[in-house]
Amino acid sequence: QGNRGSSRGGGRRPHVGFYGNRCRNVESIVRSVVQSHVRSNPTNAPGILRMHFHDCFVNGCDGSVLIAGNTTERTAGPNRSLRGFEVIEEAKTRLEAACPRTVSCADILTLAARDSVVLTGGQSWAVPLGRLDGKVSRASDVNLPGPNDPVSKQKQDFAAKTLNTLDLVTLVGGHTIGTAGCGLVRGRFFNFNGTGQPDPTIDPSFVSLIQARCPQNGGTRVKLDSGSVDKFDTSFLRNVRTGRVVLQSDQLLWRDPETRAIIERLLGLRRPFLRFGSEFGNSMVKMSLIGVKTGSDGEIRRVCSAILKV
Ligand code: HEM
Ligand SMILES: [Ca+2]
Ligand SMILES: [Ca+2]
Repeated sequence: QGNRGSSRGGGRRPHVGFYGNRCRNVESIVRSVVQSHVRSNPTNAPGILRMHFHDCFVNGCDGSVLIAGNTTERTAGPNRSLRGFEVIEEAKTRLEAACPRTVSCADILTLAARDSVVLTGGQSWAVPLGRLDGKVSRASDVNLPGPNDPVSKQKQDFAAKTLNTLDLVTLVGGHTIGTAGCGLVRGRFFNFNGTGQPDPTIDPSFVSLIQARCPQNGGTRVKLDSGSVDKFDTSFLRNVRTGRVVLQSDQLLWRDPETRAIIERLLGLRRPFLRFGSEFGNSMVKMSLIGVKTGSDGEIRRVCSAILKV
């Protein structure tokens, strides 16, 4: 026990209750920090959920996205608009005081993502813990699905991470909270594929709404779910069905027969029905186990923004 390092999880798989007596209050500490930051700034909830996705899809759920530096993942295009780093860091500071060198930043981010969903009204789930923090973070490793990707590419990218098409549709349902930069959506609403016209699959009344929010020479960010940007519900999926979402990758999920059928099942329009609330937790647990490190390829950082010095 002199060296807790040997019991940091070498060879073990993450499981619910991993910290046990070694850090009794890990979940309540993370929850209270996330709660206070989401209350003071609600954009932290979507920010943290997206950060967890961007962590898991690049070198596994190992906190690699949290590392600061000139050439780390954080500097890559899709990560420049991430928010909530200070929330994870504050939880880490509190946990280092309560249980020194015990709780990984990868686990903190995973818990914080679950808490962000619950704080916005989503259904809770039990989070397997015991991930170690990774020791590399390179901008050049960042290769995430993009907002104009066809469904075939989205399916491929998720399959490459052991996630199936139900996981894809369910997890993209996370776009029920948060916003997107106007720069990523304007093209579709003013000049779709060089036609000089908006994408014809968009509901016309929604076209004018977004054109007003993201005019050609202005605007900042738009809601991913125009129905309830702060509420974790099925409103986003209903908006996919009616052609009222801003990202092309999201709208395309209604054109592909397989992903369309899953949306219908999640909305209770097609049997066998699926419940978005519980499916989201199931798929999040799967995503949170991608490429997890539990041996010598990992460590417990002291601060989440820096790899331990050797
Ligand atoms: C095909 C897969 C996906 C694509 C192409 C995609 C794309 C995007 C894009 C382009 C944005 C806007 C970013 C910005 O302008 O700042 C965004 C935001 C967001 N994404 Fe995704 N995403 C995908 C999957 C996911 C998954 C799996 C999750 C989590 C489960 C997720 C959660 C979020 C959240 C919460 C936001 C809002 C962030 C904020 O408000 O700060 N996305 N996504
Ligand atoms: Ca990672
Ligand atoms: Ca919503």
